[in-house]
Amino acid sequence: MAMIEFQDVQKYYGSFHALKDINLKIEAGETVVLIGPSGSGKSTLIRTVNGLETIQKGKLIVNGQDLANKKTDINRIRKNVGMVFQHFNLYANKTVMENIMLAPRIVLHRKEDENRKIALELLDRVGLRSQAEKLPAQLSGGQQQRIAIARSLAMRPKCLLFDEPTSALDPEMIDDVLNVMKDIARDSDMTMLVVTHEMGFAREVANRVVFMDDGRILEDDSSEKFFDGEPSNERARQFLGKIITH
Ligand SMILES: Nc1ncnc2c1ncn2[C@@H]1O[C@H](COP(=O)(O)OP(=O)(O)OP(=O)(O)O)[C@@H](O)[C@H]1O
Repeated sequence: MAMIEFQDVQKYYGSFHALKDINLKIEAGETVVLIGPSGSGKSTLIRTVNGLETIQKGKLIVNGQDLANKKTDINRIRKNVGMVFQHFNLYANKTVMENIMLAPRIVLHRKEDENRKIALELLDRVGLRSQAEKLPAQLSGGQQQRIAIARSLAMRPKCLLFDEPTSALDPEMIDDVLNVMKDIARDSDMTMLVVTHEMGFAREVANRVVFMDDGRILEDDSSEKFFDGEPSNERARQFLGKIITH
């Protein structure tokens, strides 16, 4: 079964039609990169997957449950579907360790010793064990984002959503974050849906590239076809040309 499946999904903000006829299937373990111009609906689409935005028509099945069904327990979905935001969203008054340990303690009732052990392993994985007792404000943006990724991983989700995780970072910090994401894409069976303008990342680790414009999906290719073959859609070709030359 697919991890995420959109079937003829429509999303409106009032009378504005933000997602149009979305059909998209993402299998468990796939890494899919979502690209497109500003305002095309990428954030809206990714935020529907964990219920941060509602849909008005169609079906959206995530980990076997339909988000369009009012009876679906959104908290059960969020246990399995983590999200990493552009602006990190760490708890400002909690240490790095507390940020990582909080949700597993409250939501999963993970025992304190095991919770600590897992948090420290994750800090090793993102290269920040020495920062365990710091507060977020004492870290750089790139470090904070790596902590936000570790915090999501601590829930052992099946799926991780990334909404422009590097676009608020200074250029010299981007690679550290992308390397952590590449490591997850390669070394785990996690499903990843990533909104990003980082085409190097897309080319290296994405299984598929999905291009959106004006609320629609115009192209959905393997990353080989997208980068080496060239997309069939004219607007996708133009967009690719622009971001690769800039
Ligand atoms: N809460 C909202 N209310 C009304 N309109 C919204 C809301 N959120 C987004 N929109 C509109 O929906 C469209 C899609 O926005 P969205 O943020 O999904 O685009 P995006 O592709 O992620 O853009 P960007 O790359 O600039 O983040 C835009 O026209 C935006 O103005």
